[in-house]
Amino acid sequence: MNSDFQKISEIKSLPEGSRAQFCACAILKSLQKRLAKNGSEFLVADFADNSGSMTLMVFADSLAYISLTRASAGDAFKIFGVADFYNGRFSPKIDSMEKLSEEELQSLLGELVEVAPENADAMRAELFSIIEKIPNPDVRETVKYALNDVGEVFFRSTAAIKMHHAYVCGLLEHSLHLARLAVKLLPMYPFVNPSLAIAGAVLHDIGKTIEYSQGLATEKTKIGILQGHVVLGFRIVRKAALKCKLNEDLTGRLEHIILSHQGELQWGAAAVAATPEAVFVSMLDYLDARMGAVYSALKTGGDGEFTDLVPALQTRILQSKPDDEFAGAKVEVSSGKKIFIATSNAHKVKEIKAMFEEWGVDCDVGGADEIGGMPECDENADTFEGNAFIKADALKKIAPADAYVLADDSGIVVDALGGNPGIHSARYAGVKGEGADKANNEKLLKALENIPDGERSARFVCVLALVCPNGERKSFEGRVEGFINHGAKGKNGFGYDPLFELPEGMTTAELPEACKNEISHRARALKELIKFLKTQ
Ligand SMILES: O=c1[nH]c(=O)c2ncn([C@@H]3O[C@H](COP(=O)(O)OP(=O)(O)OP(=O)(O)O)[C@@H](O)[C@H]3O)c2[nH]1
Ligand SMILES: [Mg+2]
Repeated sequence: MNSDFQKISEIKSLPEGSRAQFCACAILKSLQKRLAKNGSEFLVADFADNSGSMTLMVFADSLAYISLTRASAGDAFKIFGVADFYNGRFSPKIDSMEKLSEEELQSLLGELVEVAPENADAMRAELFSIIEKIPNPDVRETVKYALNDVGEVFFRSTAAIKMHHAYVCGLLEHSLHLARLAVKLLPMYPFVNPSLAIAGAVLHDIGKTIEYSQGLATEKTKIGILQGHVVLGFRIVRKAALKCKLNEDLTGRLEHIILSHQGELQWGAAAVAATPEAVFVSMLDYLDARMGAVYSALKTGGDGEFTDLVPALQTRILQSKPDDEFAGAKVEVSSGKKIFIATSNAHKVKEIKAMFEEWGVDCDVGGADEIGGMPECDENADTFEGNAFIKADALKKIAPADAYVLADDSGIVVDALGGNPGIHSARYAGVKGEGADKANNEKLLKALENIPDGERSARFVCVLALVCPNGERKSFEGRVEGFINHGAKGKNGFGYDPLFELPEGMTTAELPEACKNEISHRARALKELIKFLKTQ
Protein backbone atom coordinates (compact mmCIF):
# COMPACT_ATOMS: atom_id res chain seq x y z
CA MET A 1 0.00 0.00 0.00
CA ASN A 2 1.35 3.46 -0.76
CA SER A 3 0.68 6.56 1.20
CA ASP A 4 -2.31 7.94 -0.73
CA PHE A 5 -4.06 8.91 2.44
CA GLN A 6 -4.42 12.04 4.53
CA LYS A 7 -3.38 12.69 8.08
CA ILE A 8 -6.10 13.23 10.68
CA SER A 9 -4.85 16.77 11.35
CA GLU A 10 -5.24 17.61 7.62
CA ILE A 11 -8.72 16.14 7.50
CA LYS A 12 -9.82 18.07 10.56
CA SER A 13 -8.59 21.28 8.96
CA LEU A 14 -10.78 20.88 5.87
CA PRO A 15 -13.02 23.94 5.64
CA GLU A 16 -16.51 23.62 7.04
CA GLY A 17 -18.98 23.02 4.26
CA SER A 18 -16.38 21.57 1.85
CA ARG A 19 -17.77 18.06 2.23
CA ALA A 20 -14.49 16.80 0.81
CA GLN A 21 -13.92 13.09 0.52
CA PHE A 22 -11.01 11.71 2.49
CA CYS A 23 -9.12 8.54 3.10
CA ALA A 24 -7.28 8.15 6.44
CA CYS A 25 -5.15 5.42 7.98
CA ALA A 26 -5.47 5.25 11.73
CA ILE A 27 -5.42 3.03 14.78
CA LEU A 28 -8.63 2.27 16.64
CA LYS A 29 -8.06 3.48 20.20
CA SER A 30 -11.44 2.75 21.74
CA LEU A 31 -14.87 1.62 20.69
CA GLN A 32 -18.23 1.96 22.42
CA LYS A 33 -21.76 0.95 21.51
CA ARG A 34 -24.46 3.59 22.14
CA LEU A 35 -28.20 3.88 21.64
CA ALA A 36 -29.62 6.78 19.62
CA LYS A 37 -32.84 8.52 20.76
CA ASN A 38 -34.78 6.50 18.16
CA GLY A 39 -33.51 3.26 19.71
CA SER A 40 -31.07 2.35 16.95
CA GLU A 41 -27.53 1.36 17.83
CA PHE A 42 -24.46 3.29 16.76
CA LEU A 43 -20.74 3.03 17.47
CA VAL A 44 -18.44 5.72 18.84
CA ALA A 45 -14.91 5.02 17.70
CA ASP A 46 -11.78 6.95 18.62
CA PHE A 47 -9.07 6.79 15.98
CA ALA A 48 -5.57 8.25 16.02
CA ASP A 49 -2.53 8.58 13.82
CA ASN A 50 0.70 10.39 14.66
CA SER A 51 -0.84 13.77 13.83
CA GLY A 52 -3.83 13.57 16.14
CA SER A 53 -7.09 11.84 16.92
CA MET A 54 -10.71 11.95 15.79
CA THR A 55 -13.94 10.57 17.16
CA LEU A 56 -16.25 8.94 14.64
CA MET A 57 -19.93 8.08 15.00
CA VAL A 58 -20.71 5.09 12.85
CA PHE A 59 -24.35 4.23 12.30
CA ALA A 60 -25.80 0.83 11.58
CA ASP A 61 -26.70 1.79 8.01
CA SER A 62 -23.05 2.21 6.95
CA LEU A 63 -20.71 -0.45 5.64
CA ALA A 64 -18.13 0.68 8.15
CA TYR A 65 -20.43 -0.48 10.95
CA ILE A 66 -19.92 -4.10 9.97
CA SER A 67 -16.12 -3.75 9.85
CA LEU A 68 -16.10 -2.08 13.26
CA THR A 69 -18.32 -4.57 15.08
CA ARG A 70 -15.59 -7.16 14.47
CA ALA A 71 -12.75 -4.84 15.52
CA SER A 72 -10.96 -4.30 18.75
CA ALA A 73 -8.73 -1.53 20.10
CA GLY A 74 -5.30 -1.61 18.51
CA ASP A 75 -6.56 -2.61 15.05
CA ALA A 76 -5.48 -0.34 12.21
CA PHE A 77 -7.90 0.75 9.48
CA LYS A 78 -8.07 2.56 6.21
CA ILE A 79 -11.09 4.84 6.59
CA PHE A 80 -13.10 6.35 3.72
CA GLY A 81 -15.45 9.22 4.49
CA VAL A 82 -16.64 12.76 3.87
CA ALA A 83 -15.61 15.70 6.01
CA ASP A 84 -18.58 17.18 7.79
CA PHE A 85 -19.30 19.35 10.79
CA TYR A 86 -22.09 19.21 13.35
CA ASN A 87 -22.64 22.26 15.57
CA GLY A 88 -19.20 23.51 14.57
CA ARG A 89 -17.55 20.23 15.60
CA PHE A 90 -15.76 17.94 13.20
CA SER A 91 -18.16 15.06 12.67
CA PRO A 92 -17.37 13.21 9.45
CA LYS A 93 -19.68 10.77 7.64
CA ILE A 94 -17.99 7.40 7.34
CA ASP A 95 -18.64 5.30 4.25
CA SER A 96 -16.45 2.28 4.71
CA MET A 97 -13.36 0.91 6.42
CA GLU A 98 -10.80 -1.75 5.61
CA LYS A 99 -8.62 -3.36 8.20
CA LEU A 100 -4.90 -3.02 7.34
CA SER A 101 -2.99 -6.24 6.91
CA GLU A 102 -0.09 -6.92 9.26
CA GLU A 103 2.32 -6.05 6.43
CA GLU A 104 0.63 -2.74 5.69
CA LEU A 105 0.57 -1.93 9.35
CA GLN A 106 4.29 -2.54 9.75
CA SER A 107 5.15 -0.34 6.77
CA LEU A 108 2.98 2.50 8.11
CA LEU A 109 3.74 2.23 11.81
CA GLY A 110 5.78 5.46 11.94
CA GLU A 111 2.84 7.39 10.43
CA LEU A 112 0.27 5.91 12.75
CA VAL A 113 1.81 5.90 16.16
CA GLU A 114 2.24 9.22 17.89
CA VAL A 115 5.55 9.55 19.68
CA ALA A 116 6.60 12.21 22.21
CA PRO A 117 7.91 15.34 20.45
CA GLU A 118 11.27 15.22 22.24
CA ASN A 119 13.94 12.69 21.31
CA ALA A 120 13.58 9.57 23.48
CA ASP A 121 17.31 8.83 23.92
CA ALA A 122 18.09 12.41 24.89
CA MET A 123 15.18 12.44 27.37
CA ARG A 124 16.38 9.22 28.93
CA ALA A 125 19.96 10.50 29.32
CA GLU A 126 18.72 13.74 30.84
CA LEU A 127 16.45 11.92 33.28
CA PHE A 128 19.40 9.87 34.53
CA SER A 129 21.60 12.93 34.83
CA ILE A 130 18.93 14.51 37.05
CA ILE A 131 18.68 11.32 39.10
CA GLU A 132 22.44 11.59 39.68
CA LYS A 133 21.77 14.98 41.28
CA ILE A 134 19.69 13.43 44.06
CA PRO A 135 21.81 14.30 47.10
CA ASN A 136 20.81 11.38 49.35
CA PRO A 137 22.50 8.22 48.02
CA ASP A 138 19.82 5.86 49.42
CA VAL A 139 17.03 7.83 47.77
CA ARG A 140 19.06 7.90 44.54
CA GLU A 141 19.52 4.11 44.69
CA THR A 142 15.80 3.63 45.39
CA VAL A 143 14.89 5.58 42.25
CA LYS A 144 17.34 3.59 40.14
CA TYR A 145 16.14 0.30 41.63
CA ALA A 146 12.48 1.11 40.88
CA LEU A 147 13.26 2.09 37.27
CA ASN A 148 15.36 -0.98 36.76
CA ASP A 149 12.65 -3.12 38.33
CA VAL A 150 9.95 -2.06 35.86
CA GLY A 151 12.43 -2.16 32.99
CA GLU A 152 12.25 -0.78 29.46
CA VAL A 153 8.51 -0.27 29.55
CA PHE A 154 9.01 2.94 31.59
CA PHE A 155 10.81 4.50 28.63
CA ARG A 156 8.18 3.50 26.03
CA SER A 157 4.90 3.73 27.95
CA THR A 158 2.28 6.37 27.39
CA ALA A 159 1.38 8.58 30.33
CA ALA A 160 -2.35 8.33 29.73
CA ILE A 161 -5.05 6.89 27.53
CA LYS A 162 -6.35 10.29 26.49
CA MET A 163 -5.83 13.20 28.83
CA HIS A 164 -2.18 14.24 28.43
CA HIS A 165 1.12 12.85 27.10
CA ALA A 166 -0.96 10.07 25.56
CA TYR A 167 1.67 8.80 23.17
CA VAL A 168 4.68 6.51 23.02
CA CYS A 169 7.35 7.76 25.46
CA GLY A 170 4.73 10.03 27.07
CA LEU A 171 5.48 8.69 30.56
CA LEU A 172 9.20 9.34 30.12
CA GLU A 173 8.48 12.84 28.84
CA HIS A 174 6.02 13.67 31.63
CA SER A 175 8.35 12.31 34.33
CA LEU A 176 11.28 14.25 32.87
CA HIS A 177 9.20 17.43 32.75
CA LEU A 178 8.45 17.07 36.46
CA ALA A 179 12.09 16.35 37.24
CA ARG A 180 13.19 19.43 35.25
CA LEU A 181 10.59 21.58 36.98
CA ALA A 182 11.68 20.23 40.37
CA VAL A 183 15.33 21.10 39.74
CA LYS A 184 14.39 24.60 38.53
CA LEU A 185 11.91 25.39 41.29
CA LEU A 186 13.55 23.77 44.33
CA PRO A 187 15.73 26.84 45.04
CA MET A 188 12.51 28.83 45.58
CA TYR A 189 11.32 26.48 48.30
CA PRO A 190 14.26 25.68 50.57
CA PHE A 191 11.95 23.85 53.00
CA VAL A 192 11.26 21.16 50.37
CA ASN A 193 13.60 18.18 50.68
CA PRO A 194 15.42 17.97 47.33
CA SER A 195 16.04 14.19 47.34
CA LEU A 196 12.40 13.35 47.99
CA ALA A 197 11.13 15.98 45.56
CA ILE A 198 13.26 14.76 42.65
CA ALA A 199 12.57 11.10 43.46
CA GLY A 200 8.84 11.81 43.65
CA ALA A 201 8.93 13.72 40.36
CA VAL A 202 10.62 10.82 38.57
CA LEU A 203 8.57 8.02 40.13
CA HIS A 204 5.12 9.53 40.71
CA ASP A 205 3.49 7.80 37.73
CA ILE A 206 5.61 4.63 37.61
CA GLY A 207 2.49 2.55 38.31
CA LYS A 208 1.29 3.41 34.80
CA THR A 209 3.79 0.89 33.42
CA ILE A 210 1.46 -1.75 34.88
CA GLU A 211 -1.85 0.09 34.69
CA TYR A 212 -1.78 0.28 30.90
CA SER A 213 -1.47 -2.38 28.25
CA GLN A 214 1.42 -1.43 26.04
CA GLY A 215 -0.03 -2.33 22.63
CA LEU A 216 -0.97 -0.02 19.76
CA ALA A 217 -4.06 1.15 21.62
CA THR A 218 -3.64 1.84 25.27
CA GLU A 219 -6.16 0.13 27.50
CA LYS A 220 -6.23 -0.51 31.20
CA THR A 221 -4.99 -3.93 32.22
CA LYS A 222 -6.98 -6.07 34.62
CA ILE A 223 -4.75 -5.17 37.55
CA GLY A 224 -4.79 -1.56 36.31
CA ILE A 225 -8.57 -1.50 36.70
CA LEU A 226 -8.50 -3.34 40.02
CA GLN A 227 -5.76 -1.31 41.70
CA GLY A 228 -4.96 1.80 39.63
CA HIS A 229 -1.55 3.36 39.05
CA VAL A 230 -1.42 5.16 42.39
CA VAL A 231 -1.47 1.92 44.38
CA LEU A 232 0.62 0.06 41.80
CA GLY A 233 3.23 2.82 41.93
CA PHE A 234 3.19 2.76 45.74
CA ARG A 235 3.96 -0.98 45.64
CA ILE A 236 6.86 -0.57 43.18
CA VAL A 237 8.36 2.26 45.22
CA ARG A 238 7.88 0.46 48.56
CA LYS A 239 9.70 -2.59 47.25
CA ALA A 240 12.56 -0.45 45.93
CA ALA A 241 12.85 1.47 49.21
CA LEU A 242 12.96 -1.73 51.25
CA LYS A 243 15.54 -3.33 48.93
CA CYS A 244 17.73 -0.22 49.10
CA LYS A 245 17.36 -0.01 52.89
CA LEU A 246 16.02 3.52 52.73
CA ASN A 247 15.30 4.62 56.28
CA GLU A 248 11.76 4.28 57.57
CA ASP A 249 11.02 7.99 57.65
CA LEU A 250 12.16 8.65 54.08
CA THR A 251 10.38 5.49 52.88
CA GLY A 252 7.10 6.70 54.38
CA ARG A 253 7.52 10.17 52.89
CA LEU A 254 8.37 8.85 49.44
CA GLU A 255 5.39 6.48 49.53
CA HIS A 256 3.22 9.40 50.56
CA ILE A 257 4.27 11.38 47.47
CA ILE A 258 3.16 8.51 45.23
CA LEU A 259 -0.12 8.02 47.13
CA SER A 260 -1.04 11.70 47.04
CA HIS A 261 0.34 12.97 43.72
CA GLN A 262 -3.03 12.77 41.99
CA GLY A 263 -3.97 15.93 43.88
CA GLU A 264 -7.52 15.37 45.07
CA LEU A 265 -9.29 12.32 46.43
CA GLN A 266 -11.96 12.54 43.71
CA TRP A 267 -9.20 12.44 41.07
CA GLY A 268 -7.87 9.18 42.48
CA ALA A 269 -5.38 10.27 45.13
CA ALA A 270 -5.21 7.76 47.97
CA ALA A 271 -4.27 10.48 50.45
CA VAL A 272 -4.25 14.26 50.51
CA ALA A 273 -0.72 15.63 50.08
CA ALA A 274 0.49 16.37 53.59
CA THR A 275 4.24 16.95 53.31
CA PRO A 276 6.02 19.87 51.62
CA GLU A 277 7.44 17.44 49.04
CA ALA A 278 4.08 15.83 48.29
CA VAL A 279 2.37 19.22 47.80
CA PHE A 280 5.27 20.27 45.55
CA VAL A 281 5.16 17.13 43.37
CA SER A 282 1.36 17.10 43.06
CA MET A 283 1.43 20.74 41.91
CA LEU A 284 4.14 20.02 39.32
CA ASP A 285 2.05 17.09 38.11
CA TYR A 286 -1.04 19.29 37.90
CA LEU A 287 0.84 21.86 35.82
CA ASP A 288 2.46 19.45 33.40
CA ALA A 289 -0.66 17.31 32.95
CA ARG A 290 -2.69 20.35 32.00
CA MET A 291 -0.04 21.87 29.76
CA GLY A 292 0.22 18.46 28.08
CA ALA A 293 -3.55 18.58 27.49
CA VAL A 294 -3.19 22.06 25.98
CA TYR A 295 -0.38 20.83 23.71
CA SER A 296 -2.48 17.92 22.42
CA ALA A 297 -5.59 20.06 21.97
CA LEU A 298 -3.69 22.65 19.93
CA LYS A 299 -1.98 19.97 17.88
CA THR A 300 -5.24 18.38 16.81
CA GLY A 301 -7.50 21.38 17.05
CA GLY A 302 -8.19 21.91 13.33
CA ASP A 303 -8.49 25.48 12.08
CA GLY A 304 -11.45 26.68 14.15
CA GLU A 305 -11.05 29.65 16.49
CA PHE A 306 -11.13 27.30 19.48
CA THR A 307 -10.10 23.67 19.93
CA ASP A 308 -12.64 21.01 20.81
CA LEU A 309 -13.57 20.77 24.46
CA VAL A 310 -10.56 19.67 26.51
CA PRO A 311 -12.05 17.50 29.26
CA ALA A 312 -9.11 17.97 31.63
CA LEU A 313 -9.58 21.74 31.44
CA GLN A 314 -13.35 21.82 31.02
CA THR A 315 -13.07 24.36 28.25
CA ARG A 316 -11.91 24.90 24.70
CA ILE A 317 -8.58 26.58 24.02
CA LEU A 318 -8.21 29.70 21.88
CA GLN A 319 -6.08 28.67 18.93
CA SER A 320 -4.95 31.95 17.43
CA LYS A 321 -1.45 33.06 18.37
CA PRO A 322 -1.02 36.28 20.38
CA ASP A 323 -0.67 39.35 18.17
CA ASP A 324 2.90 39.88 19.32
CA GLU A 325 5.83 40.43 16.99
CA PHE A 326 8.18 39.31 19.79
CA ALA A 327 6.32 36.05 20.38
CA GLY A 328 9.22 33.91 19.14
CA ALA A 329 11.80 35.62 21.37
CA LYS A 330 13.63 33.46 23.85
CA VAL A 331 13.57 34.83 27.37
CA GLU A 332 17.15 34.70 28.52
CA VAL A 333 16.65 33.15 31.87
CA SER A 334 18.29 29.81 31.47
CA SER A 335 21.41 28.94 29.61
CA GLY A 336 20.75 25.33 30.54
CA LYS A 337 24.41 24.91 31.47
CA LYS A 338 25.38 22.76 34.39
CA ILE A 339 28.58 23.65 36.17
CA PHE A 340 30.18 21.75 39.04
CA ILE A 341 32.88 23.41 41.12
CA ALA A 342 35.90 21.20 41.77
CA THR A 343 36.87 22.28 45.25
CA SER A 344 36.63 21.06 48.80
CA ASN A 345 36.63 24.64 50.04
CA ALA A 346 33.06 25.60 50.93
CA HIS A 347 33.94 29.35 50.93
CA LYS A 348 34.89 29.18 47.28
CA VAL A 349 31.63 27.43 46.39
CA LYS A 350 29.65 30.05 48.31
CA GLU A 351 31.43 32.98 46.64
CA ILE A 352 31.23 31.53 43.14
CA LYS A 353 27.54 30.63 43.47
CA ALA A 354 26.75 34.08 44.87
CA MET A 355 28.53 35.75 41.94
CA PHE A 356 26.69 33.67 39.34
CA GLU A 357 23.43 34.64 40.99
CA GLU A 358 24.34 38.30 41.49
CA TRP A 359 25.27 38.69 37.84
CA GLY A 360 22.09 37.04 36.63
CA VAL A 361 23.85 34.18 34.88
CA ASP A 362 21.35 31.43 35.29
CA CYS A 363 23.65 28.45 35.10
CA ASP A 364 22.92 25.50 37.28
CA VAL A 365 25.95 25.71 39.59
CA GLY A 366 26.65 22.93 42.06
CA GLY A 367 29.40 21.87 44.41
CA ALA A 368 31.38 18.64 44.08
CA ASP A 369 29.35 17.22 47.00
CA GLU A 370 26.31 17.03 44.71
CA ILE A 371 28.03 14.42 42.58
CA GLY A 372 29.75 12.32 45.17
CA GLY A 373 32.32 14.71 46.65
CA MET A 374 35.65 16.15 45.55
CA PRO A 375 38.07 13.30 44.79
CA GLU A 376 41.41 13.37 46.60
CA CYS A 377 44.06 14.90 44.38
CA ASP A 378 47.62 16.01 44.70
CA GLU A 379 48.05 19.71 43.84
CA ASN A 380 51.65 19.19 42.78
CA ALA A 381 51.91 21.53 39.78
CA ASP A 382 54.10 24.62 40.07
CA THR A 383 51.56 27.14 38.81
CA PHE A 384 48.06 28.16 39.91
CA GLU A 385 46.84 27.17 36.47
CA GLY A 386 48.43 23.72 36.67
CA ASN A 387 46.88 23.05 40.08
CA ALA A 388 43.48 24.33 38.96
CA PHE A 389 43.45 21.88 36.05
CA ILE A 390 44.53 19.00 38.33
CA LYS A 391 41.39 19.65 40.42
CA ALA A 392 39.11 20.18 37.41
CA ASP A 393 40.31 16.97 35.75
CA ALA A 394 39.79 14.98 38.94
CA LEU A 395 36.14 16.04 39.23
CA LYS A 396 35.49 15.79 35.49
CA LYS A 397 35.98 12.02 35.81
CA ILE A 398 32.84 11.70 37.96
CA ALA A 399 30.79 14.64 36.64
CA PRO A 400 27.85 14.12 34.24
CA ALA A 401 29.11 14.19 30.65
CA ASP A 402 27.03 17.25 29.77
CA ALA A 403 28.36 19.34 32.66
CA TYR A 404 31.13 21.95 32.78
CA VAL A 405 33.70 21.54 35.54
CA LEU A 406 35.25 24.60 37.11
CA ALA A 407 38.19 24.64 39.52
CA ASP A 408 39.78 27.52 41.41
CA ASP A 409 43.39 27.61 42.50
CA SER A 410 44.25 30.73 44.33
CA GLY A 411 46.57 32.20 46.88
CA ILE A 412 48.35 35.21 48.16
CA VAL A 413 51.60 36.38 46.56
CA VAL A 414 53.81 38.49 48.83
CA ASP A 415 56.62 40.39 47.10
CA ALA A 416 58.88 40.57 50.18
CA LEU A 417 58.75 36.75 50.39
CA GLY A 418 59.73 36.21 46.77
CA GLY A 419 56.12 35.40 45.81
CA ASN A 420 55.41 33.05 48.72
CA PRO A 421 53.14 31.59 49.97
CA GLY A 422 51.71 31.72 46.38
CA ILE A 423 50.60 28.34 45.19
CA HIS A 424 51.31 26.96 48.68
CA SER A 425 48.88 29.36 50.40
CA ALA A 426 46.47 26.70 51.64
CA ARG A 427 49.19 24.54 53.15
CA TYR A 428 51.68 27.32 54.04
CA ALA A 429 51.86 26.44 57.76
CA GLY A 430 51.43 22.72 57.13
CA VAL A 431 48.15 22.59 59.05
CA LYS A 432 45.09 20.94 57.47
CA GLY A 433 41.43 21.51 58.22
CA GLU A 434 39.99 23.80 60.88
CA GLY A 435 43.04 25.54 62.25
CA ALA A 436 44.68 26.04 58.87
CA ASP A 437 43.66 29.66 58.25
CA LYS A 438 44.76 30.79 61.72
CA ALA A 439 48.12 28.99 61.46
CA ASN A 440 48.73 30.38 57.96
CA ASN A 441 47.98 33.92 59.08
CA GLU A 442 50.29 33.64 62.06
CA LYS A 443 53.10 32.25 59.95
CA LEU A 444 52.71 35.04 57.39
CA LEU A 445 52.72 37.78 60.04
CA LYS A 446 55.80 36.23 61.56
CA ALA A 447 57.60 36.04 58.23
CA LEU A 448 56.90 39.74 57.65
CA GLU A 449 57.72 40.80 61.21
CA ASN A 450 60.70 42.92 60.23
CA ILE A 451 59.41 44.13 56.90
CA PRO A 452 58.52 47.82 57.04
CA ASP A 453 55.30 49.35 55.64
CA GLY A 454 55.92 50.26 52.04
CA GLU A 455 57.56 46.86 51.39
CA ARG A 456 54.60 44.70 52.32
CA SER A 457 52.94 44.73 48.91
CA ALA A 458 50.99 41.61 47.98
CA ARG A 459 48.23 40.42 45.71
CA PHE A 460 45.56 37.74 45.71
CA VAL A 461 45.70 35.68 42.55
CA CYS A 462 42.99 33.35 41.32
CA VAL A 463 43.12 31.09 38.30
CA LEU A 464 39.88 29.43 37.25
CA ALA A 465 40.19 26.33 35.09
CA LEU A 466 37.20 25.32 33.04
CA VAL A 467 36.77 21.95 31.32
CA CYS A 468 33.85 22.00 28.88
CA PRO A 469 31.59 19.05 28.07
CA ASN A 470 33.31 18.81 24.67
CA GLY A 471 36.72 18.60 26.34
CA GLU A 472 37.75 22.18 25.57
CA ARG A 473 40.00 23.66 28.29
CA LYS A 474 40.16 27.32 29.26
CA SER A 475 41.72 29.25 32.11
CA PHE A 476 41.03 32.75 33.43
CA GLU A 477 43.14 34.78 35.83
CA GLY A 478 42.14 37.53 38.23
CA ARG A 479 44.25 39.60 40.66
CA VAL A 480 43.69 42.18 43.32
CA GLU A 481 46.54 44.33 44.65
CA GLY A 482 47.08 45.37 48.27
CA PHE A 483 49.50 44.81 51.14
CA ILE A 484 49.81 42.72 54.27
CA ASN A 485 48.79 44.44 57.49
CA HIS A 486 50.43 43.96 60.89
CA GLY A 487 47.41 42.23 62.38
CA ALA A 488 43.96 40.84 61.55
CA LYS A 489 40.93 43.04 60.85
CA GLY A 490 37.40 41.99 59.88
CA LYS A 491 35.26 38.86 60.16
CA ASN A 492 34.09 38.18 56.60
CA GLY A 493 35.69 36.12 53.85
CA PHE A 494 38.19 33.39 54.68
CA GLY A 495 41.88 32.50 54.55
CA TYR A 496 44.16 35.54 54.48
CA ASP A 497 41.33 38.05 54.08
CA PRO A 498 41.79 39.60 57.59
CA LEU A 499 45.44 40.45 56.78
CA PHE A 500 45.03 41.68 53.23
CA GLU A 501 44.61 45.45 53.17
CA LEU A 502 43.27 47.15 50.06
CA PRO A 503 44.58 50.59 48.97
CA GLU A 504 41.15 51.91 50.09
CA GLY A 505 42.17 51.25 53.73
CA MET A 506 40.20 48.18 54.68
CA THR A 507 40.88 44.46 54.55
CA THR A 508 38.92 42.10 52.33
CA ALA A 509 37.52 40.57 55.54
CA GLU A 510 35.98 43.96 56.39
CA LEU A 511 34.16 44.16 53.08
CA PRO A 512 30.58 42.94 52.92
CA GLU A 513 30.36 39.73 50.89
CA ALA A 514 28.75 41.48 47.94
CA CYS A 515 31.59 44.08 47.77
CA LYS A 516 34.29 41.42 47.93
CA ASN A 517 32.48 39.61 45.14
CA GLU A 518 32.71 42.75 42.99
CA ILE A 519 36.43 43.43 43.30
CA SER A 520 38.15 40.21 44.38
CA HIS A 521 40.66 38.21 42.36
CA ARG A 522 38.01 35.48 42.11
CA ALA A 523 35.39 37.96 40.86
CA ARG A 524 37.76 39.27 38.18
CA ALA A 525 38.60 35.79 36.93
CA LEU A 526 34.95 34.76 37.03
CA LYS A 527 33.82 37.77 34.99
CA GLU A 528 36.17 36.64 32.21
CA LEU A 529 34.94 33.07 32.50
CA ILE A 530 31.31 34.18 32.23
CA LYS A 531 32.11 36.17 29.09
CA PHE A 532 33.45 32.94 27.62
CA LEU A 533 30.43 30.90 28.80
CA LYS A 534 28.12 33.34 27.04
CA THR A 535 29.81 32.50 23.75
CA GLN A 536 29.07 28.80 24.25
O1 LIG B 1 41.68 35.34 52.37
C1 LIG B 1 41.53 34.75 51.33
N1 LIG B 1 40.56 35.16 50.49
C2 LIG B 1 40.37 34.60 49.29
O2 LIG B 1 39.48 35.02 48.55
C3 LIG B 1 41.25 33.54 48.95
N2 LIG B 1 41.37 32.77 47.88
C4 LIG B 1 42.35 31.93 48.15
N3 LIG B 1 42.88 32.15 49.35
C5 LIG B 1 43.95 31.43 50.03
O3 LIG B 1 44.57 30.56 49.16
C6 LIG B 1 44.26 29.21 49.47
C7 LIG B 1 43.84 28.58 48.21
O4 LIG B 1 44.36 27.31 48.08
P1 LIG B 1 43.69 26.32 47.08
O5 LIG B 1 43.35 27.07 45.84
O6 LIG B 1 44.48 25.11 46.98
O7 LIG B 1 42.28 26.06 47.81
P2 LIG B 1 41.83 25.04 48.94
O8 LIG B 1 42.88 24.04 49.25
O9 LIG B 1 41.30 25.85 50.08
O10 LIG B 1 40.58 24.32 48.26
P3 LIG B 1 40.60 23.43 46.89
O11 LIG B 1 39.89 24.27 45.87
O12 LIG B 1 42.03 23.17 46.52
O13 LIG B 1 39.83 22.21 47.21
C8 LIG B 1 43.09 29.27 50.44
O14 LIG B 1 43.02 28.18 51.28
C9 LIG B 1 43.36 30.56 51.14
O15 LIG B 1 44.28 30.35 52.15
C10 LIG B 1 42.21 33.14 49.87
N4 LIG B 1 42.33 33.74 51.04
MG1 LIG C 1 43.93 23.08 47.65
